Parts: sequence; C-alpha cells; structure tokens
Amino acid sequence: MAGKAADTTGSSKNNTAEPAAASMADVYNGELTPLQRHVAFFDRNKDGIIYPAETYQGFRAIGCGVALSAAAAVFVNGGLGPKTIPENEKTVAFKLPIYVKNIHKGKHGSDSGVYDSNGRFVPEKFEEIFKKHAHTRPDALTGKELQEMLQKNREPKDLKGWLGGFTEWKVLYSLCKDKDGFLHKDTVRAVYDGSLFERLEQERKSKKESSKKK
Ligand code: HEM
Ligand SMILES: [Ca+2]
Repeated sequence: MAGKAADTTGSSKNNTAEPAAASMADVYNGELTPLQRHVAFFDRNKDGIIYPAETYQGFRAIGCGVALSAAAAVFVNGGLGPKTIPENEKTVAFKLPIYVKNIHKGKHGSDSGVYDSNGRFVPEKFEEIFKKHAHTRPDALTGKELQEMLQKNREPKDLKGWLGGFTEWKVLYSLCKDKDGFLHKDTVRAVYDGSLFERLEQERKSKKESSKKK
C-alpha cells in the first residue's frame, strides 16, 4: 500500500512532494465499510475529506432547503469532524474537515447499534428495529413508532448523541416518508449501505428534467 502515491495522484509533479489529500483519497482504493459508503456521497470531489461546503452541496442535492443544509454543514462538520482527524495529520481544524477513513470515530451514543464500532453493518440490529417498533405493519415505521424507537435508544446523560441521532432520523423521515406517513424498511436499509443518497439525487435530477420539458 505504501509508496504508491504516484499511482493515485496521476499527476506529473515530482513524487517527493507531500501526498497530502491524495493519500486520504486512498480510502476509495480499498473496500469501503458501510458507514464509509454512507458518507462518501458527501465527499463530492472524492479526495477523502468532507468539507462543510460539500456537506452543504450534498444536502442540497438530495432536496434539503438552504437553512437545513447550512445548519448541517456547521453542526455535522463541527460536531463530528474533529473526532475523525488522523493522528499526525497536519490540518487546519477550523476548516472543519471530516475524514472518510476515520468516520467510525464519529459514531455517537443513543444510536440503534446497526453500525458497529468499526462502521460495519449488523443485520440482527437492523431487524430488531422493525421487530421492536414496527407495530402497524412489519415493513415500515410510522412517525410515532420512530419516536418510540428514539426514546428507547436514548442513553442517560447523552444529550449530544441523542440529538445527533434524533436529527438523522427526523431528516430521513421528512425526506422519505410515503404519502401515508410510513418510512419503509428498504429505505432505511439503503441509508445503511449509502445507496439512498445517490438514489434521491438521481430522482431529483430526473424530476427537474421532466419539468423542464413540460
Ligand atoms: C440527509 C442526510 C443524512 C441522513 C438522513 C442521515 C441519516 C442517518 C441515519 C438514519 C443513521 C443511523 C443512526 C442509527 O443507527 O441510529 C445515520 C448514521 C450515521 N451518519 Fe448519517 N445521515 C445523513 C448525513 C450524514 C452525514 C453528512 C454524515 C457525515 C459526513 C453522517 C454521518 C453519520 C454517522 C457517523 C453515523 C453513525 C452514527 C452511529 O451509529 O453512532 N450522516 N445517519
Ligand atoms: Ca472532498
């Protein structure tokens, strides 16, 4: 793995130059964990680092408004970014970078446990969400059932983690609930493997295209 910086930069600059961001982009050369895939969408230029402007662009791309996207850029990057900075990495912390490589370090408390501490997907925990909380129909959650889950997952004295989780689930619910207020199991599954964000962006693009044609 080491010593291959020249392959990944693809530039003609001399090889002794600091590989800087290029080495962070190496994360995309290997297999990503599901949590890394969840956030890779927001690394718009795929250099391995998510800056606030990219979080903003990613939120806008999936249909969030200006205010929510700007707040997300500040709070997600400000809250999570510092935990992900690799040791020995010289960085300008006030630029609020999030390092995709270390995203598992950004995990918070009061979560569902579907991502383990390394950012891998735990199928049993995923099934548990619906076994425990999907009372109305087995393959979806209502707003009330989601609320019940958030209360159950809440750990004592963990306001920050709880707020983080609360926001993730509420934003998901508001973006993806169907017309009857159900959040479907396959939608939640797609959050965990990261494919949901790509799909939402595509759907928005094609909606825009078809409204242009009219
Ligand atoms: C609209 C955008 C987003 C939505 C709807 C969303 C939603 C979610 C949901 C529902 C979870 C599962 C939480 C649980 O298992 O209890 C999650 C986990 C996570 N998300 Fe996001 N997310 C979004 C954007 C982001 C961004 C931009 C980042 C960082 C760059 C991020 C980082 C994380 C992390 C680190 C976790 C793991 C939390 C944990 O297990 O403790 N998410 N997200
Ligand atoms: Ca980037």
